[in-house]
Amino acid sequence: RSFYSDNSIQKRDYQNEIEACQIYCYGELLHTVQMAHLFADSKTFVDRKLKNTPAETIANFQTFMAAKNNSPTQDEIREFVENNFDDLGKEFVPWEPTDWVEHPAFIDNINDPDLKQWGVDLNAIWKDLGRKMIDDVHANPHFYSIIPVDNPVIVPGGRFIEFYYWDSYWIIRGLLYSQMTHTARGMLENFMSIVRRFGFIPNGGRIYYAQRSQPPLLAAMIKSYVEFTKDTQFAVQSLEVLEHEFEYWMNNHTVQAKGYNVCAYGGISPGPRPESYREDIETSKAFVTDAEKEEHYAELKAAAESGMDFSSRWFINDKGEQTGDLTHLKTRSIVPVELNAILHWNAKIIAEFYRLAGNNSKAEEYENKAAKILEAIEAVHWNEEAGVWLDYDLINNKSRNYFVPTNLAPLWTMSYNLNDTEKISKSVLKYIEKLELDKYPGGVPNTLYRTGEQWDFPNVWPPMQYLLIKGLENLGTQESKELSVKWGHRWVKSNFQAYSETRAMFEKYDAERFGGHGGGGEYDVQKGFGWSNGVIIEFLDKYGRNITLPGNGGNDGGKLKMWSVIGITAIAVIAVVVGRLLI
Ligand SMILES: OC[C@H]1O[C@H](O[C@H]2O[C@H](CO)[C@@H](O)[C@H](O)[C@H]2O)[C@H](O)[C@@H](O)[C@@H]1O
Repeated sequence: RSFYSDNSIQKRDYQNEIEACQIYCYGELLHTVQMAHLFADSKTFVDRKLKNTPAETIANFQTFMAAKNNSPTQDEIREFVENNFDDLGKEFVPWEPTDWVEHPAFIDNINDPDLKQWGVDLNAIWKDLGRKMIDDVHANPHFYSIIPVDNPVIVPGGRFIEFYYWDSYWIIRGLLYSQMTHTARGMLENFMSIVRRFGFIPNGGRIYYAQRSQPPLLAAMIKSYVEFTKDTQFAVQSLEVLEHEFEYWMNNHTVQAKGYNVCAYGGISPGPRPESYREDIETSKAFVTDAEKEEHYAELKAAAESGMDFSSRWFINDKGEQTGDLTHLKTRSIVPVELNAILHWNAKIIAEFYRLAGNNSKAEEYENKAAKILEAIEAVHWNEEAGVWLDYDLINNKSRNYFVPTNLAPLWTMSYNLNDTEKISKSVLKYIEKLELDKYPGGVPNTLYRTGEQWDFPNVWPPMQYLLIKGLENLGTQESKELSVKWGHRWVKSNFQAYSETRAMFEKYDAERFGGHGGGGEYDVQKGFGWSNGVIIEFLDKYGRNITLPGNGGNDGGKLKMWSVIGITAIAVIAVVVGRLLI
């Protein structure tokens, strides 16, 4: 079909051009099936393959609706779905990565025997998370919601059986540490082909995700690949695509704050999220007019584009505060620290790759773009009073002084003036101390508010722990490096505790419980899990020589102390009781 062989960039109206979209992205059929609540998880329906062409399916649907007087029962809709849709997962064949090795070098960097075995187990999970598309997906894409790509991918796991954009950053780094450079390269080439086809990278590998993106980390993925492989040729080859993606963000996500051009998350399609259709209709009931409902859908999609779906981070209530619920989502009116920091990083990487290509004028052009973004980050996000970077509220024209790990994103992307390192280090460490971010046994929570949403307290997310730990390490002062190592060790130990109890890696964890997994939000906690494994593999490589688990001769600070106190108290109580009995 022409869409998939069309190389033009910056396509905007592709949902109407992708034939399968009339089934999977919008329309009466999608509405009828999703509102019938046939599946516990709304994503199940939009991932099922068609048995007939989209046009035939629509014709069947119209005949079906006419026969049922436009009000079929739930059982009749179920029967329609079974007659017209195949099972889940029809687009893939089992695939074991060809470059998988049993004993990658990072395992040799781990001293503790239990952690070493865990490293071996995690490396083996890549084989479960690999997906290769069948040839029919390329020949007949209109039968599927999956976006065809040439090379196999590593998926997050659980309900997420397709690639996800920002997850792939941590997955690809994990693959590189596992010596699976070929698989990593294949995923990068897929993304490059997707930018050529779509003009940007969708949220995930399904056409119903193709009207929003996720935090733009492709440049950082390619930089990671080039650092591992020294393949500077690939860096140079990627420039055209990286420039396109950068321009896409600049042209489609720019807003004005304090007189500066900055970027915010957005979304460009009408209607509820197809994969969470019923849930979005449900929350939209709080609004009266169709226009208000559409605004709400756009806010939900913008939050999904941020990757933090959902969180009080995106709530603005009537008082300009973050308490509320999904009806208070105002994602598009909040300028997010990490998005601008990541775009600054993109501009720096593109400039660096242009230098490698020997194109100094283009390198300077991107250095200037990076400098402009940095200026905006300092003016809009840095908050002297709070001593950290903060999101900016465009409705009330003020900083949002609420904790999110992304408040420290500029440390990760090195988006600050390096001459200010000492000052920033003092200030940021004071902020961490003031908020007592170090007190949580299971890691730093995503926010300090408990709302039941999955990107709120007490959930702890692997990519955010990574951002904090890497950011503090990059900052490079004695104190920041010490805290980075402390949090790095704790993250490894706490994930290991969860793994040893459940034999599973989770997409999110629990700040309040050492070894506890997360929950909340609109779907059950998922296991697998791509970014969790990627982060731990990198940390095992980095810290593995210095971590020994308590049972293997190491000590576990807090826990050991707690057990000593309990032990001594128990002995004292027994002594008193025995003493009394003897008297
Ligand atoms: O179906 C609900 C939402 O699920 C995805 O979001 C969550 O999982 C992604 C994959 O791990 C992750 O990238 C994202 O940060 C998570 O919140 C999906 O990305 C959303 O668009 C979707 O609405």
